[in-house]
Amino acid sequence: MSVRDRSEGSDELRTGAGLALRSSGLSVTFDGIKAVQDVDLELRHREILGLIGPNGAGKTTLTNALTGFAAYSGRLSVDGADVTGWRAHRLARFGVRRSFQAVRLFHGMSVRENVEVAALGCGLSSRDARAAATEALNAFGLGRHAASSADALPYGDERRLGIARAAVGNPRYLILDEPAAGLNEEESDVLFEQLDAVPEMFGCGLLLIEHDMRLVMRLCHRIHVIDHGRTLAIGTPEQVRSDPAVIDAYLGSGARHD
Ligand SMILES: Nc1ncnc2c1ncn2[C@@H]1O[C@H](COP(=O)(O)OP(=O)(O)OP(=O)(O)O)[C@@H](O)[C@H]1O
Repeated sequence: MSVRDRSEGSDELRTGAGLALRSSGLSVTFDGIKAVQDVDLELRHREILGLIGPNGAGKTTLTNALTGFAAYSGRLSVDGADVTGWRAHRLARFGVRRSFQAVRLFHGMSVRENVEVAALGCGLSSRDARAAATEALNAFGLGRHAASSADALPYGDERRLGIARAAVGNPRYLILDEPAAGLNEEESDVLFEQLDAVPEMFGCGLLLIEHDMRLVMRLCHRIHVIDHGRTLAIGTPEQVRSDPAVIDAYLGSGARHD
């Protein structure tokens, strides 16, 4: 599917119109320094939104706030419900899930158990957790490793397991922090296919924080750019990649285009 097809798309994106994870005027301050300032972000139902910007722009801090891992000012809503101030565990049960830059696995457990534990943590019964784990493992090509020890996984599969753990059990919104970090081009292509299928397969919106512009530009319907904690641009991949301010702040230098 071309970028144009995606960005102008269509019935699929209009399905569930109005449903979104939304921040308004969201700010995070560390010791008097504003790491995130007045960000209005909208992650729509079943869209793939890219969140990009230079190192230190505030992407992870914003993600931490959106998922209840960081204190913030401003408002946060999910599908119209005000969830401002909710902590991570409550938001996860409500369907706002995330992965981390550094994969946090339960060592000494199997690949399947790692995903099942995450599903149980989101409130699923053990029977539902098992079924949901199977679905999530298959979605990320890990079904054949289900019984293996998580400690024995190669790096690329370890990263996919981190994503499967975040995606298990009907997320409304899934936020992935640099899922392609450290992957080679071939692994990144496999991940592309798997992430592309996520909104349809899991019925959720996907927020992708990623420095791999090849992946971001191909995968995302829209892109939100931040710099120095503030929104710099929001638009389709075509609009963003030709925006002089974005080129100046990021695409011309720090982004990976390989
Ligand atoms: N716990 C913290 N205490 C103090 N300052 C912090 C803390 N976490 C982040 N910061 C600062 O907030 C700013 C935003 O950092 P953040 O990690 O969110 O950026 P980022 O866009 O995710 O960067 P990267 O692309 O390198 O992951 C940086 O100036 C960083 O030094």
